[in-house]
Amino acid sequence: MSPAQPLPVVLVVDDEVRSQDALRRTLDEDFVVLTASGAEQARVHLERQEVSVILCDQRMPGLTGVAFLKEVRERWPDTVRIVISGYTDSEDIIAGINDAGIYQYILKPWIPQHLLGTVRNAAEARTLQRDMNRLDLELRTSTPVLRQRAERKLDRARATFDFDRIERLAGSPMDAVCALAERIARVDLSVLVQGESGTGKELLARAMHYASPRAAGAFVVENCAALTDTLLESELFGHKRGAFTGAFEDHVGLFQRAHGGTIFLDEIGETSPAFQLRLLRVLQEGEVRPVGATRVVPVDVRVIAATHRDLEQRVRDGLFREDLYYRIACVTFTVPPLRERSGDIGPIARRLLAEIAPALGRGAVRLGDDAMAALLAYPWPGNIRELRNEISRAVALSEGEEMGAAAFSSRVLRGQAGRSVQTQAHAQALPSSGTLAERLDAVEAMLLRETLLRHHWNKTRAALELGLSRVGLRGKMKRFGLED
Ligand SMILES: Nc1ncnc2c1ncn2[C@@H]1O[C@H](COP(=O)(O)OP(=O)(O)OP(=O)(O)O)[C@@H](O)[C@H]1O
Repeated sequence: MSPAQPLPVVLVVDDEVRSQDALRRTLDEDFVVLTASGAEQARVHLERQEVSVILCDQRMPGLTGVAFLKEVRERWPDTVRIVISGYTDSEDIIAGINDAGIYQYILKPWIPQHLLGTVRNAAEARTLQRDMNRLDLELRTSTPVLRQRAERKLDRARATFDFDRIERLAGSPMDAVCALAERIARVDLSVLVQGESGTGKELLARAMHYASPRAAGAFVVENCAALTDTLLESELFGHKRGAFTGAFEDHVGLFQRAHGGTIFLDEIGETSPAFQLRLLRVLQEGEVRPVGATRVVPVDVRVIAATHRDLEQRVRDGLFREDLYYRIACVTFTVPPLRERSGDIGPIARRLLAEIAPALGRGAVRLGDDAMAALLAYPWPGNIRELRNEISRAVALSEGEEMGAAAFSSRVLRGQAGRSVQTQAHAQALPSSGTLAERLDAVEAMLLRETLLRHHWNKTRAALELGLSRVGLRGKMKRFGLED
């Protein structure tokens, strides 16, 4: 398996704690997020560590975002600069955009998926730029042998996301999926990846791209559920200046950017029938027409689509076009949920620890036996994304080289207790003494506890199954001491 890469660091500069929190929540999973409430605090962070991307609010007391980013450009030129602003600030920003060398500006209110995509692209751009600068230097000063070495390094930079990045136990259900995906990667067919949220569909798609003959081309990602039809079309197919209000410049769509490479269309099952028809035409004709353009542009792109839905069922329900389904689903993979491949939990958790601990300034951290047991006992409804969040939280809260179960959230620990309590609950015989009312109470308490455990203490779902209102269920939980 390839060595773990530390997560890139993103610095959020905003004087409003609520905005800081919202940005942190959006970015937490892919980055180490630092926050600062103003320029002074931000400088301290920038002096102490390497920051990949800085996201700065335009309106801050004392200094505008653009003015501060100008300073960042001079002192920390490697950090990619993004400014976030309200619509009314656009003119100031445009005036200062060149001075501050701003990578992109994001208008409020921002859409989480969109913002995450922009920051991911910014971080990737920085890594590539650094690789390119280094390689460029080597190429310019090199002999043929050195040049070959540099080219090999470039290949390695592109292959960061190979199949080894997908941690799994040899022989696990995910291992079988990866083996097949690696073979199919080399054949230029469209692929549909199905699976619950957070199971690693995007990671699999990336690995397929880098294992394909298209590896030298771009891998671009769009989350189809995050945008309205109009925005989605403009993002994917591009637009001409003046095509609609706010289209101040020509915009190259993601299909064009992915020319020669792969486009990953996440949450394809959420698209509208009108959009599905437009996408079908693009795929059939191999060309896009940017919104407002008269000419079409030929594109050569492999599509890998993903969904958490049963897309065939959606076709049967008339919610997804059958012709589009067959276009995008030449090959279909289903990524199993983590609870169906508990053998993978250990390798994945160790990989995540190796990535997250150094990014948070910690040395090597290993999982204690009780911590491992807790991870194995929990059913992970949010899959690997939830596991990543749990490990980040535990690293931040714990100390020392060995992480114990106590570092985990009560939800995970309850999941662990859940199994043992559940077994006890099943092993428990019906009460053999007491009045009828007391015995009925004991049975009721057992049933409640067992149902809550099965639903991971989700009261809404447990109440639904038991035919109770949520308030009614809470009342009973209180009565039987089942309060969480
Ligand atoms: N096998 C694995 N080994 C290590 N990390 C993994 C693995 N699978 C997934 N991850 C990590 O888990 C997180 C979620 O993965 P990913 O975004 O690929 O899931 P997804 O199924 O595409 O989610 P969604 O449907 O919600 O977009 C990412 O941070 C990813 O790097």
